[in-house]
Amino acid sequence: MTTAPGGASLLEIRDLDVTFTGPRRSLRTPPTVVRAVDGVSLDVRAGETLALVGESGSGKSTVARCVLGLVRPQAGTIRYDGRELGPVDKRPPELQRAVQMVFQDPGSSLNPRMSVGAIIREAWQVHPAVAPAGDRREALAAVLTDVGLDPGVAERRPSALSGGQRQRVSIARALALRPRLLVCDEAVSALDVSVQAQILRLLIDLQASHDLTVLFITHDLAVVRQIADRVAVMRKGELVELAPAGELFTSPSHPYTKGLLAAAYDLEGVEAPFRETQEQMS
Ligand SMILES: Nc1ncnc2c1ncn2[C@@H]1O[C@H](COP(=O)(O)OP(=O)(O)OP(=O)(O)O)[C@@H](O)[C@H]1O
Repeated sequence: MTTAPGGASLLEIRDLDVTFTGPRRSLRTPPTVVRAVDGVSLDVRAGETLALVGESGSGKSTVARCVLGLVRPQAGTIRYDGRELGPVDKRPPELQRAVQMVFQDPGSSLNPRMSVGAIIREAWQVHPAVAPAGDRREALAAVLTDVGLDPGVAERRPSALSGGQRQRVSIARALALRPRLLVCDEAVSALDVSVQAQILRLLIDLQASHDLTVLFITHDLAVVRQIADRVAVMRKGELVELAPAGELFTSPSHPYTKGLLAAAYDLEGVEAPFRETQEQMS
């Protein structure tokens, strides 16, 4: 965790609405409509790690996908460094590059037929100015070293690596484009707890060494505790609480946050300081 930066906003999300329309079950029934994101406004400050938490289905990934330009909101705006972020294919190259994502499952997000080196070089084919052609061998070794991998893994395929190593490759691929904002969607959720801790440590170190701002999506409060400067809590598409991490864990203000904390403590077998609240809610 970095010292909580109180700096300017790098990312400004305002009044974001996303509705998904599902298929009709029959000609007589209306299509199902899901309000995935409902009026969310949120700032991510330069240099901080903001964790976006909430139960499954609360809308966290949809917010992340809007930031990446993969989902088009029905309403609202997203600005990066003061510039409006549209759909990914309409973004100028420098904005596409500046906002990168690390997904949950590197097993499916890394092409199994490509070597690690080819996966990373592919990013530079799209954005050649980041690593001029003559320098790519050194740049590849440097980015792999940055994420704690031996440059020799460039020759190997993702399937020959462990889950933790694969996630390091995903981080290297994002880092290769020198982003300022890294969106991590459940980036450590598929990993064993000990490997999780190593990847979180890596992200914390990279944030400091590469001057990154991180939007970290997770349902896991134990992870939040390790990495977040501030925490935003979503419930049923709405933002219900936003607080510095220390404050949220010691004195959550929203009953839903209290319930989430109580449930997390229960799962870990630790006495739940907020269990009473949870019982009152049920
Ligand atoms: N492409 C889609 N089409 C239809 N509904 C969707 C789509 N993507 C998400 N949803 C619905 O929107 C709601 C929010 O989903 P979202 O994935 O953003 O939540 P989440 O908090 O990230 O949950 P999880 O951690 O399970 O991914 C859910 O009800 C989900 O089923």
